[in-house]
Amino acid sequence: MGFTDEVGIDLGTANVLVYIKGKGVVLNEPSVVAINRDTNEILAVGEEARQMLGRTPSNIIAVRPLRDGVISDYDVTERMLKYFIRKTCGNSRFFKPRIMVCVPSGVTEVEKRAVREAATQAGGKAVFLMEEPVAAAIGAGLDISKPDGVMIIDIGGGTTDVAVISLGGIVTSTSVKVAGDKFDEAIIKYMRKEHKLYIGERTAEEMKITIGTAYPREEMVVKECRGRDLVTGLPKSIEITSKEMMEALDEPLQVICEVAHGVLERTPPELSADISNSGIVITGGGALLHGIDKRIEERTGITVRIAEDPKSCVAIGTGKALNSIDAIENNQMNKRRSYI
Ligand SMILES: Nc1ncnc2c1ncn2[C@@H]1O[C@H](COP(=O)(O)OP(=O)(O)OP(=O)(O)O)[C@@H](O)[C@H]1O
Repeated sequence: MGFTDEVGIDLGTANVLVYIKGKGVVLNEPSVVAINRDTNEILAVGEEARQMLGRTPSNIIAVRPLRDGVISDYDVTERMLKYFIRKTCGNSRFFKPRIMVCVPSGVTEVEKRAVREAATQAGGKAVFLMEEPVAAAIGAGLDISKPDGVMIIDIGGGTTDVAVISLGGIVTSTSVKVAGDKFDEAIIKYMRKEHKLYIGERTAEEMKITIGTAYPREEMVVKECRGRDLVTGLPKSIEITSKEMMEALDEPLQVICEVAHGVLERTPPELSADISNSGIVITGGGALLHGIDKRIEERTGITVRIAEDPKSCVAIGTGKALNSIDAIENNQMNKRRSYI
């Protein structure tokens, strides 16, 4: 792959996306790394490593170094980031791109420094970090530069970020560690409790994507779910309905709706009025859960729109933000608000 000068990276807890100016999203891989425990050597990164999750022999571990919206394994995150940057931007000593990285909202100062260092070591000439909701809003095509309030809900793997943005900066926001991963956990818990069936994370995610729902479906769908019978200890498969999935997902969905409601309650009235006119936009992989727009609409009374290509919004917004970085850097107010 050729070299480039502007790169946007969505360093997500579930997926890493790399956006290159003029080319679009060039990489979209799970944030998973497989490591040899004995030698500490990296065996696989991304999709190849994800296939190994829950299926590794004792000397190999497949880890998700960013979990629950924070960097749980600092060293592995650094190595993973470097791997993805080199894979997409080439490995030149002479050419150094400007890199904007969007980090999960829960990361600490120390972790931010680690991300900056990793991106610099991987070849970044200048490395900037960016807040997730701002990137999501830009990527969803919203004009955040005007004095009008826009509301964005980004439902990722580890965190849901709810924010009201105006004049390029966040006015009110909340980040909660309830998103796609918690949906999967809720399905695992439900299957264990209601059907005495023990299922893995990947099966739970598949159930969520295929028959999961946040709002009653017009037509009920059914899917076979395979796991281990907790009573006999043997493999078992049972048919599960979308109605059951809605019951299983109820608790985390309620949390997300309450957080959205809470942000609206804290929003200045002028901006509230803008939002009730323009609606709420949802991004992130979680926005693809069937009926989640209707569920949020029901709780807030505000129209909800799913962004086009919701999984890519943060990466696209991160890359696009680089275009306007010089202008933004001159504007102290925005610099303070949007960049970390
Ligand atoms: N069609 C779908 N229906 C429901 N959930 C989905 C669908 N497709 C993807 N997801 C879920 O979206 C989540 C990943 O979303 P995304 O890639 O936006 O997260 P991320 O940016 O890596 O996470 P974070 O924002 O927390 O750092 C996963 O939990 C995945 O299971």
